[in-house]
Amino acid sequence: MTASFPPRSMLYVPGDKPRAMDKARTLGADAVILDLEDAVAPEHKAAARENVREALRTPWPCPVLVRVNGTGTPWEHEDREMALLAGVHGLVLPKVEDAGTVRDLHLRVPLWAMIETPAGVLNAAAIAAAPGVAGLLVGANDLARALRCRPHPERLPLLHALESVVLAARAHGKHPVDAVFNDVRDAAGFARECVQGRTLGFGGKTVIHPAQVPAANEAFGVSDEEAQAARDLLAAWTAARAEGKSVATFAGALVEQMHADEAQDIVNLWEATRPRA
Ligand SMILES: CC(C)(COP(=O)(O)OP(=O)(O)OC[C@H]1O[C@@H](n2cnc3c(N)ncnc32)[C@H](O)[C@@H]1OP(=O)(O)O)[C@@H](O)C(=O)NCCC(=O)NCCSC(=O)C[C@H](O)C(=O)O
Ligand SMILES: [Mg+2]
Repeated sequence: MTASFPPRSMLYVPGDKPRAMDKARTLGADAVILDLEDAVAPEHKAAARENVREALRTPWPCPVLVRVNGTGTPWEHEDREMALLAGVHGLVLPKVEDAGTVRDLHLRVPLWAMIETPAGVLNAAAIAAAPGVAGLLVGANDLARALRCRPHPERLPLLHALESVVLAARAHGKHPVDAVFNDVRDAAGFARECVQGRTLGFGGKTVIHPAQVPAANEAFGVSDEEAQAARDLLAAWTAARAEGKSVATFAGALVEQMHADEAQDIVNLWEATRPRA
């Protein structure tokens, strides 16, 4: 994963769907997660691993991660060995519940820990602090099942967990990535959940369908207008500082160094994610 910007969209692709893996190369996701875990039935695990090995032989237009089967499953070692030998950009570890699981792996690729159990949520800060962890991914399907909570349009039952993941990741300079949205035909619902996730502080969202990629990139990206407003704020701040002022106003609002830093982050993200000519 390039460190230049957080992944706005991370597309899960089941390892037992070679056609979907081919298509994933063309969809413009910031990252792809080739899945060997819950999207692949037990009887297809070995074939999926070979499909992923084959898919990793050719270059991808974006960082490619592999979600391996978890610790204690029959497939964990062969999955990790294949992925590491194939040269993935990172490993997605499912159902991580404590930092020891991550620390004991001593792997040389970035790890993206899935927080999708109550224990994982309670230990999210220690997991985020573990060396080698690049980000935390929320697994809302597994988490909701474990919590025995009910679906809610604003995800009220999950809000504490979502905010815990953002807090833990941000506290340790890691990327928090929001959960998937299951209804692949509900574009409006997906867009609403993206707005909620960005409002909570997530830097991006895991997605499960091609139609969700552009919407996630837009929701977690920076528009030309937002980038221009940020540049205008930076210009006003530079002028104020040149006059020796410690604070300024822009468009009627207070501007301090932190606001200028935030504006620079916005411009940097716009630069890093705008389509290349
Ligand atoms: C959800 C789906 C099963 C829907 O599949 P389908 O009905 O086939 O979709 P479409 O007919 O609309 O497909 C249109 C074309 O798009 C391709 N496609 C579909 N999904 C993907 C994908 N993820 N990546 C790439 N390409 C995709 C189809 O092949 C069609 O292509 P073509 O025939 O060439 O036109 C399906 O979307 C799917 O399987 N999604 C991924 C599911 C998945 O990965 N699940 C695991 C992650 S979710 C999870 O568990 C997270 C966490 O652990 C938790 O606990 O919450
Ligand atoms: Mg899960």
